[in-house]
Amino acid sequence: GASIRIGIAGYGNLGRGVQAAIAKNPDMELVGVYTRRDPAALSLPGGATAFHMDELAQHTEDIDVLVLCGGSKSDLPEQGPALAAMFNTVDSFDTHAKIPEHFAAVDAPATSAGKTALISAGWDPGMFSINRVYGEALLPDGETYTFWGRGLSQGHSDAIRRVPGVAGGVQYTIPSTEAIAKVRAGERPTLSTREKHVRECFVVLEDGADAEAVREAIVTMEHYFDQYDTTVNFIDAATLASEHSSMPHGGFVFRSGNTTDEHSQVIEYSLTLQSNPEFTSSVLVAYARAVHKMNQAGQIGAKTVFDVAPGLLSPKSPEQLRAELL
Ligand SMILES: NC(=O)C1=CN([C@@H]2O[C@H](COP(=O)(O)OP(=O)(O)OC[C@H]3O[C@@H](n4cnc5c(N)ncnc54)[C@H](OP(=O)(O)O)[C@@H]3O)[C@@H](O)[C@H]2O)C=CC1
Ligand SMILES: N[C@@H](C[C@H]1CC(C(=O)O)=NO1)C(=O)O
Repeated sequence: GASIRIGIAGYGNLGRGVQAAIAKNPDMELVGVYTRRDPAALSLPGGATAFHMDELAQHTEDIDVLVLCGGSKSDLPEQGPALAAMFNTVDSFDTHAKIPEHFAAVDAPATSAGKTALISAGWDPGMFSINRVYGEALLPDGETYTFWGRGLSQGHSDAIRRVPGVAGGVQYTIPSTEAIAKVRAGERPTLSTREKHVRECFVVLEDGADAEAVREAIVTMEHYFDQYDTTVNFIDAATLASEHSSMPHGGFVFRSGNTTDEHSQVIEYSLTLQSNPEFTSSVLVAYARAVHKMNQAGQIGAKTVFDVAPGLLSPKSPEQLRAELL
């Protein structure tokens, strides 16, 4: 059938990743990239067209699904509700504590407009969330563990870049290898947030910025850093560009439970990512396919990955799936 027409709202790591992911999905086409900056300032590969974000209102009939690639700290809370009033959307909102709030804020405009708005797709939240639900549902008597990294968290990197006085920066998440070893050994340790990961930031200051004020703003930041032991290293822009431009990540979700007193069972889902943004964008694009189908079926309002039947992610028909993959 006709291609699914995708728009990209926000051109950063995820925006570039969605562009690459569309090229890997023959049933999709890129209509345009929409940015709050000057479109002419964007160098888009592959002949894609850049528009200013304000032009989206004139393109509601040209886009089947708009993928929101803004940052969770400041962009998506505003862009999500505004754009769900005009488009079917997919976002990667990952401020876990605020997901119920974001869901409600997006649900109202999407429902009024008859649109479908999938929030918090990606890998965590996203694929890891699905595996946490599987684990608890399949092994009710057990414990769930999530570990990330060592790798670059885009959400935490976005968050530190929003701190006044910060010109650029990245954040690496480092898991406790001791905690991982215990969980892998089938122990079920009780681990506090602080015992599972530490966070390491590399920050480039704006001229004249107060380093100690920036450090304090980062390490005390609610929902992102306040529950972790966090270090902040100040570097120059050249070092950031040369030593911190690749964005590997990964991790695993672990469910360790008992089906009887005699038998323990273990579920493990793991990711090893050379590029966090490219993988996350591949997930967003697969969910864009599902959102397009869900809207055509009249399933409107806000949704999460828990609401999406797995078959909808596939370009294959239900008949093909039954014949090939069941
Ligand atoms: N659920 C999950 O598993 C995951 C979720 N995420 C989420 O994705 C969000 C976006 O991540 P990421 O793409 O890395 O964020 P970026 O910082 O790369 O981009 C965020 C926004 O900033 C603007 N921007 C990008 N580059 C520049 C620049 N050079 N100068 C000025 N503005 C710029 C863009 O908006 P504009 O073009 O309008 O200027 C862009 O949409 C994260 O905040 C995180 O919350 C990320 C990974 C996994
Ligand atoms: N949403 C995360 C994806 C994973 C990575 C992560 C972390 O390192 O804290 N938490 O969830 C991201 O922005 O990279």
